[in-house]
Amino acid sequence: MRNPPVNSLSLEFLTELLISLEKLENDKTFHGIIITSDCPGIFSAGLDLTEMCGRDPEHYAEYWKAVQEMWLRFYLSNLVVIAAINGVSPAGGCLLSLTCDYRVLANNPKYAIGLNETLLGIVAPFWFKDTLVNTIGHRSAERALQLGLLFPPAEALRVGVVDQVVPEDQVQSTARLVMAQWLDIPDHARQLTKTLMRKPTADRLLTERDADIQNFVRFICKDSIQKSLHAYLEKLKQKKG
Ligand SMILES: CCCCCC/C=C/CC(=O)SCCNC(=O)CCNC(=O)[C@H](O)C(C)(C)COP(=O)(O)OP(=O)(O)OC[C@H]1O[C@@H](n2cnc3c(N)ncnc32)[C@H](O)[C@@H]1OP(=O)(O)O
Repeated sequence: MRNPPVNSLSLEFLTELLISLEKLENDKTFHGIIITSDCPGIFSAGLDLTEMCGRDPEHYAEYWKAVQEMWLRFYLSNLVVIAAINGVSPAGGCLLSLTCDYRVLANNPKYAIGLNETLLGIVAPFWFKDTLVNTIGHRSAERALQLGLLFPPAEALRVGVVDQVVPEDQVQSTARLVMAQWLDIPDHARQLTKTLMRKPTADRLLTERDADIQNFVRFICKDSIQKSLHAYLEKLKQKKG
């Protein structure tokens, strides 16, 4: 991923990601992809806050549809998808990595990962929650979501948000090694098993997609939510000066 400075998931970047995924899926010589970051120290800062602030309802609806599409397409991809997490990965960045089949995280205490939405005064939607529950179990997910926990590497491994923590200079090589193991499995059997495991979760969003968009638009348009997102963005900007 290369969307400096922080790989935020803007509408344009999400669209590019989806086009890239589609191209790779349509090219039958590809069987797996590794998602990693070109922005030093940052895997992805998550959803682009500027897409959710000071825009009109039509824009929010279009943006949320693209976020849903990203989740659905990566979560259900027939390819083996591995996250080589070489930086901090809050909220939407964590969600993207949770859609993958395997997560390798660099062992750097700054590289926290988690769904921290409550810290921004917003609520992770049910499909974010379901993805986390499927990964780490109900009790750990409940605690992580309510407290908006961002796990440093050792904690992320202990709770199961990531599958492996390795020295920073071994993230890519480890991801390639893991990819080789996954590609050794007969593809059709692996793909069908992935679908078996994930389809019920994806189906829930597919059946409630429009309602979920309306819910997001209603929520994000609230004055109180706009104020808290603006304040959060301002705090990020002022951090420097
Ligand atoms: C009913 C439905 C409810 C809705 C549910 C929606 C769920 C939302 C999920 C999300 O993903 S919300 C986004 C959550 N992300 C974060 O909280 C991360 C915020 N960013 C940071 O903590 C830091 O930027 C960083 C990633 C740790 C990097 O720190 P660093 O010091 O390297 O860089 P900064 O100076 O902070 O940032 C540089 C530049 O980027 C802007 N920026 C950072 N994050 C975002 C973002 N997520 N979206 C848009 N822009 C972002 C930041 O403001 C700086 O801008 P400038 O000052 O350079 O203009």
